[in-house]
Amino acid sequence: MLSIALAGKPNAGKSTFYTAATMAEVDVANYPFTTIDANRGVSYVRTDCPCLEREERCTADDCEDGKRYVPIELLDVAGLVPGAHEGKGLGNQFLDELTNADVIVNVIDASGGTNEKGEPVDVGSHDPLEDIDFVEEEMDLWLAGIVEHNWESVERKSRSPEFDIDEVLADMLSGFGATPTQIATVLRDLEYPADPIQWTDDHREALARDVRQRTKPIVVAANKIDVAPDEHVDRLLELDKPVIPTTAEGELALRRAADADLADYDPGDETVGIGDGVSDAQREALEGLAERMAEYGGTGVQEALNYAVYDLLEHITAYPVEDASKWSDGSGNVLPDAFLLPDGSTPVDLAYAVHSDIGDGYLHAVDAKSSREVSDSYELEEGDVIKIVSTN
Ligand SMILES: Nc1nc2c(ncn2[C@@H]2O[C@H](COP(=O)(O)OP(=O)(O)OP(=O)(O)O)[C@@H](O)[C@H]2O)c(=O)[nH]1
Repeated sequence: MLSIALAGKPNAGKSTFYTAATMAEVDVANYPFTTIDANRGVSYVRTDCPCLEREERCTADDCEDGKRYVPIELLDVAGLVPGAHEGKGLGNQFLDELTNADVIVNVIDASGGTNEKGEPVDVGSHDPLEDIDFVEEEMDLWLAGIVEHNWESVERKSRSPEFDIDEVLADMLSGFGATPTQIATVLRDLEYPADPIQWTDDHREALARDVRQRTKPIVVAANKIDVAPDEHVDRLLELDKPVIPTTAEGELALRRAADADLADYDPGDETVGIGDGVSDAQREALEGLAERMAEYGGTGVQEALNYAVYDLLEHITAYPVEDASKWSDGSGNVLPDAFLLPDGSTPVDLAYAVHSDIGDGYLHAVDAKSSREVSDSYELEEGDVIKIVSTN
């Protein structure tokens, strides 16, 4: 399963974001380091279900009237403070946890109501722009430290006649979630001496930065937009980086209201329907939220997760079926499964995602929408419904 980590300063709203996105209870409090252990939960990205193209909606558990929720793993990593790579705050433990993620949502307090260490200050008094780069810098410096720490061993290995720098570096960085192909691409674009003994700190830092950028793309969730001064949000949105305005607290309130049948809301909706049974105070709170949502097109929580998976990681959703005309599995369940695959994946990749036996026995595939056989090199598109014919 794809893994998204929530990173950022203490008190930016990561736990609230996590609780809302997974609807699991964790400690939420307004003091630094509420989150002590990495929390791991299941959340979802939202997409249009192919059943919208048919007369009847499907009955898959993860489909809500054509709104399809595809599972991903969400990690709530405890707050990072500047200097974490040197062990400040809760330090390296959390940087370690970030390595398990495919993509990172950097939650910042766009209201400027927490200082650089995550301590509460007057709203607007801290510049949230300062909180954006430091997560990247902390990761880069931390990884550069690991590279440096291991360099002696790289130098030692370089004395062997079979020494291959790509291989040795790929091995060293695999713990960071970097694949050999990614390392090879990074090395191709970097200028560096062939002999590891001639590498300088600058070379190692450049390697760390490029590997981090390639393996841990980041989207910023500019959180607390419900209280953030417009001027802060506008400046954040002008940056040349992906920034999504969010209100994690708003999302949590909406999900709880929907759970209690007080509101009509599905994650990622741009509007909320307010139920009859609400109190005046609840109505006022929900109406206030609805106003913010109208301004930003929703609470942004679902949008941030979607951006991470569909835009940064460039994945698509494909739906394997056994019956190409009914779009169902062998038991008649319509569109029972959805798989997230990297853009450019083929039907064979989908077969392997379903099961390695199905992949091994792959014969051909049929596009269930057109009922035509597709070639083995066909690149799957978002929402494709595919029947795989396999010997297994
Ligand atoms: N106004 C507003 N407050 C929020 C929002 N999201 C979170 N908060 C508040 O911000 C404070 C900190 O939230 P947490 O979710 O505990 O922050 P955290 O980043 O997980 O903090 P650590 O666990 O210390 O790393 C709490 O008082 C939340 O209620 C939001 O969208 N708007």
